[in-house]
Amino acid sequence: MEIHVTAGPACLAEPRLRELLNSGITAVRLNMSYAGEEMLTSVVSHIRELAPHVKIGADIKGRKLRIGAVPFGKVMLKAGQMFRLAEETKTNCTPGCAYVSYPLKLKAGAVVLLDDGAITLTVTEVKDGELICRVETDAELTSGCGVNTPGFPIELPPLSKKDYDDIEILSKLSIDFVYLSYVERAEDIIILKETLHRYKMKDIVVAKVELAEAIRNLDEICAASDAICIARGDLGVEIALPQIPYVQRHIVKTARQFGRPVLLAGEVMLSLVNRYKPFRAELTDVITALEQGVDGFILSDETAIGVDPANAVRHLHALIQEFKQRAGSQYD
Ligand SMILES: Nc1ncnc2c1ncn2[C@@H]1O[C@H](COP(=O)(O)OP(=O)(O)O)[C@@H](O)[C@H]1O
Ligand SMILES: C=C(OP(=O)(O)O)C(=O)O
Repeated sequence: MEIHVTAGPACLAEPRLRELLNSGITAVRLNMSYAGEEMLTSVVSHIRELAPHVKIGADIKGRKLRIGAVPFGKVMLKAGQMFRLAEETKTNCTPGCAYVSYPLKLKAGAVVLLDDGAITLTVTEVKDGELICRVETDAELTSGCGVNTPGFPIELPPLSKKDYDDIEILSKLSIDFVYLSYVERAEDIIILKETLHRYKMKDIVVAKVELAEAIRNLDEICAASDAICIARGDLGVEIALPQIPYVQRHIVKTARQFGRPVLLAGEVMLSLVNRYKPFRAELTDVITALEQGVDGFILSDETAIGVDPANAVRHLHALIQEFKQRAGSQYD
């Protein structure tokens, strides 16, 4: 059974890193949106030295959109106020405006979700290439948060300039596999594999399924990739929340039909970001996923920014053990 953990400030320093690496994990996910070359080089060599059995995967952003820096790192938004989204190169950033490094081709009435859907903006007008938006609820906007435009496909190539730069950096390190965010179709995986080949890297790709388009193209994505990640965090912004349990079941079933390992990610034990014992509903969610046939889990914020990363893994590990022990018994 796979347990992947996302590296972040909560687990990179000793003794936390050593403890995490020995807590039963099988792989570490390095999120390229947060890692610079120097930091990556030192983290990879540290992991290799402490735990040669642990695999290392790099998560590249693909079509994921983020807003740029906002003044002082955060801006308080008030329901009803107007806020502008501008294409990066066009305007100077002010408290009432944020950059998106992509021309958002949206019309009045479209909804833009920021920060995994925590912030809802409604486009009221498109003026001089800027989206004039109404803020729907009070919220704090932080620099670099994710941008989703459900229902409006983002016409971007599968790999961004940053991804090509990141792959060049990764080619100098020993990385075991790559997770690709915002996959839409099989061709995205093929393009990434060709690029990894060019850099003489291992061409093992985990496709992150987080777009409605990816669910429509699931068969071809499963055929083209080496493993599937159900990225429920972003998926829950891209499709209606009540669909998530059903879509999860469909992805697990399809991945298994194609003989691909399937990993469940997104709020697996999110309560452990600031608690030491998981919510009871999280226990049931993990067991349900195991019963559906998942091959493993990816912890995100729990290990990247949580209070006790190794504790989160131990809780997950204990559930997996419980599941395995009960297989075939009266209470399985
Ligand atoms: N400071 C950090 N350093 C490294 N990884 C982080 C950091 N903060 C969050 N992460 C991890 O990176 C992933 C993406 O985080 P984030 O960008 O905040 O969410 P999203 O991409 O869904 O908008 C999460 O899995 C999170 O655990
Ligand atoms: C794993 C996910 O993606 P990320 O953590 O990269 O936002 C997710 O959306 O569940």
